[in-house]
Amino acid sequence: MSHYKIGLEYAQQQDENDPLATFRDRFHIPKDKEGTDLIYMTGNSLGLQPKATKAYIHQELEDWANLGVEGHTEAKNPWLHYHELLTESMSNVVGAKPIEVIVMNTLTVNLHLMMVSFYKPTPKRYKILIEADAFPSDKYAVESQLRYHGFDEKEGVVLWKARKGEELANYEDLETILETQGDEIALVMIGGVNYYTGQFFDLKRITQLGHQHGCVVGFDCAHGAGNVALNLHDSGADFAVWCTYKYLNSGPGSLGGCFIHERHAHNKNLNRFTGWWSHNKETRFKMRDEFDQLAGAEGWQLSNPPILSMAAIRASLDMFAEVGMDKLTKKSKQLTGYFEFLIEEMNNANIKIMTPSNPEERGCQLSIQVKNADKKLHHQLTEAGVISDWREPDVIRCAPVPLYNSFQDVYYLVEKLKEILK
Ligand SMILES: Cc1ncc(COP(=O)(O)O)c(C=O)c1O
Ligand SMILES: Nc1ccccc1C(=O)C[C@H](N)C(=O)O
Repeated sequence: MSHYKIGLEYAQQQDENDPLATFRDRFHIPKDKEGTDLIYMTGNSLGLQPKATKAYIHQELEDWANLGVEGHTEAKNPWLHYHELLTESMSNVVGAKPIEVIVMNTLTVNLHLMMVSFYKPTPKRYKILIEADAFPSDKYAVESQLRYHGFDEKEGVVLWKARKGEELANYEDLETILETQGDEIALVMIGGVNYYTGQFFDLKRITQLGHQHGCVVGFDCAHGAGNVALNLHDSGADFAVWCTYKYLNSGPGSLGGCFIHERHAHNKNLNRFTGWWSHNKETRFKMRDEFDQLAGAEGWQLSNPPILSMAAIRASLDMFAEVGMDKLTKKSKQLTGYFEFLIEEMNNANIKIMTPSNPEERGCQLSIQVKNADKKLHHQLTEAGVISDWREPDVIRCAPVPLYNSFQDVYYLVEKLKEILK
């Protein structure tokens, strides 16, 4: 029996009792023409702006204005070491050790850099396994790596597909693929939380399976970072990459994150593309030294990083440090569980939730399939003040984000959906 209840009063009560409710006020919530808050359900695409972000960026603009180049060492937060201010809180968000984590570049760039180090194809073992509904950028990236190494991308990509008539990938099928083709697969690269179905994969299980068959295992955690407890270190994954503009609320196109497991982070013999920011920090500015590889994930950096973008990430991570992933995921399970309950209460035969019903196998997103619907439904929802996301042919993705979405947001979202489908 579910402990959730229907009706507005219940949603109001849940918001009153929510220990994280006050965080909503610390975000800019987009509004309609009348100034009413929109129901924002697309934190899985672009997270909202923390009100504090402006001050964090302003600090760096001021220091740049007043100090010019001296800001590298004299700014309130000296730019030469700025990225270090992000490492510990980012490590906590993704469940890793600080030595394993670096904020740098953008997501697809980091994925390529990780494949430079970890995709080492041989004539016999060169294939890359991805999930069938991988985000297009990930698919294009692995295909181009295959081509770069002189392999045929059609033959080289192995897809982990859902069974006929099902939407979710099944671990038994992964086992079968690895048992039959494991010795040809160099790399298993899976989206930690699938962007389309919202399925949160068991990273540890996949890593163990891949390793048993001699494959390297990496994850794209774009939809996981700041959304679910990734426990990257314990998963044993070789590497992971993610972005910070979704659940980590750091602004469009902001920098990405990268995890390299401790057992590799000091390995100076791995292939890498390097730049002056991969070089020993102590001697970097002597300029004439022979290259001296910096240890840890920091050693994968190439360039001096964009401070303004890092300032936005710091504003967000300071909030994550204040809340902690435990409290956040606890509320998230409540909120998304409530969302699922209300959808099921609609009792509409045309509606099916694709996302796993087990709270351990999903984050906050629910992907809702609406049979016989088309993009008009999405337009109607938008007209009704709901910002959601439409994926062809018939899926609405909604992600109630525990930091700023309320139980009432979810209540009104479902009320509007009912109204439209009537
Ligand atoms: C799973 C996944 N991979 C890749 C991307 C693309 O990332 P970027 O444009 O930051 O490289 C996204 C989001 O846009 C994503 O969700
Ligand atoms: N970065 C973007 C820029 C423009 C439009 C969308 C995005 C997204 O991030 C989409 C996201 N990956 C998603 O799963 O919807």
